[in-house]
Amino acid sequence: MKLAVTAPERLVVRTTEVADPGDLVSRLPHPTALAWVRHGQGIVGWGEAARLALPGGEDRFAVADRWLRDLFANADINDTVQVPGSGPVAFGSFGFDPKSPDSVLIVPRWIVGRRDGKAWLTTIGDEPDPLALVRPPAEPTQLSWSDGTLSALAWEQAVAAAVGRIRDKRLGKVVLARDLTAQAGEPIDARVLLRRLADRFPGCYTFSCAGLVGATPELLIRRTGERVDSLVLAGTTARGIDPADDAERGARLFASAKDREEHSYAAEMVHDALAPLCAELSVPDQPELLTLPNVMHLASPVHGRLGRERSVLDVVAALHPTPAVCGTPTDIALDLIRELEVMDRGRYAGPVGWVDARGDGEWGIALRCAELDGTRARLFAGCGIVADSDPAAELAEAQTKFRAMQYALEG
Ligand SMILES: C=C(O[C@@H]1C=C(C(=O)O)C=C[C@H]1O)C(=O)O
Repeated sequence: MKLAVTAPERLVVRTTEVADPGDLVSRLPHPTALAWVRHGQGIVGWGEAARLALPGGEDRFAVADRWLRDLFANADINDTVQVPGSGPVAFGSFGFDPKSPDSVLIVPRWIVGRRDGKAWLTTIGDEPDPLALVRPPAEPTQLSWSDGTLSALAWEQAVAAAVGRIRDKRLGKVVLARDLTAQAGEPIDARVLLRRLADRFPGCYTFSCAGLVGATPELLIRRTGERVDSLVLAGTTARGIDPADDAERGARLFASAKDREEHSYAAEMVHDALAPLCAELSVPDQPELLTLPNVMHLASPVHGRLGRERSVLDVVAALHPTPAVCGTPTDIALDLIRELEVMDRGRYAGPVGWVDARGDGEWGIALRCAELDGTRARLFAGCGIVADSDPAAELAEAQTKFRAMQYALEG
């Protein structure tokens, strides 16, 4: 595997407690923002002390984990805060498909964090913070939208083809996604999107890493010492127009055999992937409802205790890709995704998050997100397909999921 690495020096890392920094997103000085924020807590970073670009591969998580362990083991670290996320941290996002060449880890030079009433600043190296580079965020202007790889009609046909394969018993579930393109007049500033997403979806993980920006409700894995937590999502309905409609939709989702089937594939696989790694593990017998501003999901909160020391990236490797974003069986679903979506998902639906020198970290599944490239944004949304799926309903569900990022871009 050919790696592209920038880590010019031995990292000299200093973390000190600071007065409450206020809103974390507002601390980001320029558009190349790194962020992981939920309910005002989390970490934001800027500058680059080290970067690892991976060309893909089944072993991309293990390679990243090893590189980072070496980098942090050789670092000179003085961390007086000692909480998950203090000290040196790598933000990362991985390609969904092992064939995708897009995975990246970035260790920022400056990090501001907040957790449980404590706030801290981490600096790497003694370069002065380039205050001269502070750029006020500018909203996207002159937005125009176009279909991505497949038109709405072609995507519905792909869903119908998937339903056919499922009814032929070739697989149980597949998640199919599509993309949409937004073109702006000026380069898109990630911070504006982060601001809008964090305000509108405070319960989601608002993230930004090397141009991938979004607010995901799905926690792939959080590792805090020996404790691990995950939130499995699958099964979706749009929010209602009033509380009565909302309650009715929620009840219908909860009772829907199709959505319960979609959900159980994902919850069972997460259980099976974590069980060998955990001394204790709890997965609820039935899901609960998670209500977001635009959609409701069936959700299974999973908790466990690791049987032996493992970094969060090690656990990510065991979990990705779950049937929440791929399908069952995994390899057949992955092949069908390649065949029917006819696009590279890039880092959409891959793990996104952060890991620190203790191996603690939080990784979500990169959903409700866009890949920014200068003046363009590529948005993604997908839906779990099972034997009873209806292509038109799935298209409507994907449109609803796109709305989070459309709002982030349009305001
Ligand atoms: C694939 C996406 O979401 C996933 C698919 C869901 C579903 O099919 O019901 C629900 C939550 C996510 O696990 C997406 O948002 O793009």
